[in-house]
Formats: sequence, structure tokens, C-alpha cells
Amino acid sequence: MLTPAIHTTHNETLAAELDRAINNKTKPLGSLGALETLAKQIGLIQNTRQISISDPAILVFAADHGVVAEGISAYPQDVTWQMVENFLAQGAAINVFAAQNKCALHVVDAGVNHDFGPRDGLIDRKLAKGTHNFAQQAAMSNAICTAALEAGMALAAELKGNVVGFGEMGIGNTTAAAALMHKLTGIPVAECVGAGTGLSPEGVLHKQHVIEAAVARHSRAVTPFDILATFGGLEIAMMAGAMLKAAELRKVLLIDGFIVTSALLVAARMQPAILDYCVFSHCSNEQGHQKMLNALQARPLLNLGLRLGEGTGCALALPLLHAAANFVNQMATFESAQVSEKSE
Ligand SMILES: Cc1cc2ncn([C@H]3O[C@H](COP(=O)(O)O)[C@@H](O)[C@H]3O)c2cc1C
Ligand SMILES: O=C(O)c1cccnc1
Repeated sequence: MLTPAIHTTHNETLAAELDRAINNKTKPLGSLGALETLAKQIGLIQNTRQISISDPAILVFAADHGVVAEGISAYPQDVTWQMVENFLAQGAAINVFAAQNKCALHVVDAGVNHDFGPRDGLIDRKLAKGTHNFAQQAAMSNAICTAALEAGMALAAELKGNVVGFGEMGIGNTTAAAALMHKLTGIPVAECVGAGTGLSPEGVLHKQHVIEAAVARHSRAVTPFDILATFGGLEIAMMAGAMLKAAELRKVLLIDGFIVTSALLVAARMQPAILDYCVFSHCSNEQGHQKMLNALQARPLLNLGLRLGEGTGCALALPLLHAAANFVNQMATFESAQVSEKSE
């Protein structure tokens, strides 16, 4: 597998130019807060002072998880394929928010345990009918994990826009994400697990024990790739591949909640410079997400108490990206509007 080569966006000259352009706008210095940071980041990603948001798209990757056999989700596995049907029928939260914000939505079957047949609007990249149960064996073979990463890379290469958001659907995937988080950050499993779709406190404790036993069983998984293959999911691996490619192509990567951030964590351990390209849309209510964001030194834009996934945080944060581009491109400067500058 050829891993994309991602370059840092660091560029002192351009950074100084962007600071000057932002500071010259008719507003007190720094008063647009996180939007200023965002505008500068997008400028550095796009390597220009004329920043733009064109043809944004959200990729939603769906797959099933063998570890659901351990009773780690509050919902049955069939919800995965049923929600894919719901995406295709435009009935899910992500459909509503993406449409509201004029964002294209692409639904990818990375490995759902269901035969959809050829369907309009569904991108079929099914590699298996779900992963193996990682409580018993590695979730994926190396070959399947590589194929998932490569399929994700190919999908990202086809996108025409310059902003790509990531979403997922897969009952059981907060368990996979918590295991990845623990293995890649060293944070104790108890601090990585959460209620997911709504487990009781006893259910969360059981989920913790399932992960702890699996981590002990698979102690030889140490590289990011091996950890991904052992504990990850087909949607998580495909997302990680798409993220790596999108960053290589200098797109803005919009990161959603707990599961999407776990895919980024894998990608960032492979290619740390990917973080220069990431905008963290929100902090999820899933316990563990804030700590995962801290481990990546990431500052999320929104904190709405969401715990849904599907890429909903990305769709909701998109207007903020437009706002960042618009203020840089459309606001007057102190000079052009003849407004007096700071006096002290
Ligand atoms: C109706 C429904 C719609 C969803 N949309 C996203 N998820 C979210 O919940 C799942 C992860 O939680 P757990 O690990 O506890 O199974 C993922 O599919 C995620 O996208 C949903 C879950 C449900 C039930
Ligand atoms: O943070 C998320 O994205 C999340 C949390 C719980 C369940 N599904 C998704």
C-alpha cells in the first residue's frame, strides 16, 4: 500500500500575510475569535489569501461490527442497514442538515451485513459483511484492512470540492473507537468507553470489560496499522484512508464525533501532518471524545451535546467555514472603509 505523503501547511510568509489581512478588517483585533483561527488555517491549507469553500461534501461510511455479539450496544445490528436505507430515503438527521447547508452527501457501504443490491445513491465498496468479533480474533485481516484504506483513498481522490466531511454508521462502532483510542493514546479503557447509543451504567462497565479482555488478548498489536486491523472497523479503516488522501490533496477535512475522530487518530499516528488539515466540528457527549480531542490538541468549533455521528457535526459546522471565508473575502479594511484604527 502506498501511503499518501502529507506535507505540513506551515508557511511563515503566508501566515504573516493572512494575519495582516485578518487584522486589517474593520473589527477590533482578534474579535472574530475562532473564525479568525479557522480562516488562517484554511488559507494555509489552500496556500492562498483568497480562501474559498467549493462543493463541500460529506462521506458517510457504513459497516457492521462482529463485536456486537458481546452485547456492547443498546441497539440491534440491523439498525446499521436500516439506517443506510433511511439515508437513501433522505430521512436521517444527516440528510436534513446536509441539505439545509447545501452540502453533498455520499453514502458508502464499506461492509454492512446486508444485501442492498445495486441502488441509486449507494456507493458499494463492501469488503465483507462486517468485521470479525475482536473479542475472539482480529477484526480484519491485513489484506482486508489494506483494501479498506485503499478504497477510502480512491474515493477521496474522486471528490471535486475542497472541503470533505466525514461521517459513519455502524452499530457497535463506539466500542471499536474506544479500543483504538486506548491503544493509540494509552488512556485507560475506563476513560475511553461511553454509553454510545445509550447503554446503562452496567452496560458501559460490561463494554469496558470486553475491551480490556480483548486488549490483553491482542497485546502484540502495536503499530497503527496493526491496531486498526485488530480493533477497527471497515468504515473506520475506509475513513482513515479517505482522510489521508484528502489531506494529501490539500482539502479541508471536517471531523465529526467520537468514531470519526478515532479514525483520524489512526491516520495521525501514520502521518502526523494530517492534523494541519483538520477542522474539528464539535465535541461529542460521548465520554472520551473530549479526551481524544485533547490527545490531538484539537479545539472543536461547537459544543452542542450531540452524540449521534453520521457526520451531523460536520454539516452543522459548515456555515462557520463559509463565515470564515466570507469575512476574509468580503469585509472592508480600516483603509478602504476609512475607519479609524486603535488609538492605544
Ligand atoms: C437509530 C440510530 C441512528 C444512528 N445514527 C448514528 N448512530 C450512531 O450510533 C452507533 C454507535 O453506537 P453504539 O456503539 O452504541 O452502537 C453508530 O452507528 C453511530 O453512527 C445511530 C444509532 C442509532 C440507534
Ligand atoms: O460522537 C459520536 O459521533 C457518537 C457518539 C455516540 C454514538 N454515535 C456517535
